[in-house]
Amino acid sequence: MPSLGRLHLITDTRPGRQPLTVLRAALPVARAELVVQVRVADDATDREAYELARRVLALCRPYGATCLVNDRLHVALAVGAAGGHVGAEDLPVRAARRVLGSAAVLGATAREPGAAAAAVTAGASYLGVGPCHPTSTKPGLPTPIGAAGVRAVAEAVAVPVIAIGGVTAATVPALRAAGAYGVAVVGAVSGAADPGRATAELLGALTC
Ligand SMILES: Cc1ncc(COP(=O)(O)OP(=O)(O)O)c(N)n1
Ligand SMILES: Cc1nc(C(=O)O)sc1CCOP(=O)(O)O
Ligand SMILES: [Mg+2]
Repeated sequence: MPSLGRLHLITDTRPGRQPLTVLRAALPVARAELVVQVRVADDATDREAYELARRVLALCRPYGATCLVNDRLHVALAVGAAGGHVGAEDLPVRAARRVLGSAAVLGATAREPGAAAAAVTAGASYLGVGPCHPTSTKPGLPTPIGAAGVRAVAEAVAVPVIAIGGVTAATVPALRAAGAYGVAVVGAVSGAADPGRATAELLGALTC
């Protein structure tokens, strides 16, 4: 399996956002270092998720970027994505692994070391760990765990830890120092005036 990209861009499908325009700006900058996670609203139809994932995958392919699908593993399989991401309200990690197969990339959300170790034992190939910082992108999240929370998880597992939640280029160095392999963002790229430049800034922070 090729090594996992360090910058995970999660599609921003909130009203008024343009996920494909943002992706077209980010891809030439981050290329194979980019992992694009197709994430749609809970009330989006499977058909909508499928159409977005199909288009994202087509954009990713020429750059060697990785496409994952959040929650809806049947959509991941249907479009031929590299894998998926699951959390506490989705299929259990072991079941998700069974669905996707042994070669797929499978991410799992983990907020503390015990759950992280269990997710890895069940078949997760990376962990999404957060929320690191306050964020308005997703409501209802628990209190941010900060870089210290990321460190606690990173010390407990041997798979890549992807820090998520309110991550910006300015906060990347502390997260990397805490053991994060990479970061996942929505707003830092989607909300930027220049998404290509924001991508370059995040990548610069991740690779220095
Ligand atoms: C990289 C990454 N980390 C965490 C999440 C959150 O997943 P989940 O807890 O299942 O919440 P939803 O995204 O499904 O609302 C993620 N998607 N990606
Ligand atoms: C989808 C998601 N899951 C999170 C978690 O902590 O589980 S935080 C989050 C939203 C991340 O968006 P932004 O980069 O704009 O803060
Ligand atoms: Mg989920």
